[in-house]
Amino acid sequence: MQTVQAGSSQNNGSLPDTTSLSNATIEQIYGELLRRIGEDPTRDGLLKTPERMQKSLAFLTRGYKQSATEILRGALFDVEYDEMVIVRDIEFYSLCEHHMLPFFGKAHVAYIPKGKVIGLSKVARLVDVFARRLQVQERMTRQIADSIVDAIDPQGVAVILEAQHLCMMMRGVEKQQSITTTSAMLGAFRNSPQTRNEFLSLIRRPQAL
Ligand SMILES: Nc1nc2c(ncn2[C@@H]2O[C@H](COP(=O)(O)OP(=O)(O)OP(=O)(O)O)[C@@H](O)[C@H]2O)c(=O)[nH]1
Ligand SMILES: [Zn+2]
Repeated sequence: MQTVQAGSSQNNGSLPDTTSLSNATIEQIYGELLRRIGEDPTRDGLLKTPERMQKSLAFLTRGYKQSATEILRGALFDVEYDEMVIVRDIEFYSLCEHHMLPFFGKAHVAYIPKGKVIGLSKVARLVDVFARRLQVQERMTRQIADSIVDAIDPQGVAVILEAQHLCMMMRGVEKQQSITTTSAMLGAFRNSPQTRNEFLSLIRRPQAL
């Protein structure tokens, strides 16, 4: 079993000698991490940092404990409407699975109903369920689209994500202006260029309100 080298006390955030990684708390692991990067986890400013980091990580990855099905339960409505519904400019914050650094931007989500519509706030919540996990942008895009197909079997779904990746900005290639766009076009949005173009032109319009 892998062990982490010792700090002296469990209270100062470092790992005791005999603690194996699998038994260590996340706070202890963060304490050890601080020590390994050359910090002193016992100094005043860092005393509560392992606990703060643990809470922060739990928040940033809370999507693992949520399910799209649960979120949509009770918020699917029978409505006779068969035109496009678009919720655009939904801001999101996620973590890239390669570096665990943030990527963040906007999601644009559209669907054409076939009998059922989704409570509008739930569209934004769906984005967050998948954003608050370790992700690659492409998979997150597809997961949002698939969850809508599963929930209401619409005539079509379109999802576009536009994001900036801090792993490309503050480290690595250090490009500050690049924006990554990913899309998932299903059903009518895939089969009909006219439908797809209508969606694209509506999300490109300057915000009207
Ligand atoms: N396709 C895709 N790639 C991503 C995403 N987030 C981060 N990456 C990329 O994942 C790749 C990991 O490449 P590696 O060569 O293994 O890692 P690295 O040495 O840190 O690479 P650099 O970032 O180029 O320094 C990088 O090219 C990242 O830009 C994402 O959402 N989608
Ligand atoms: Zn990354």
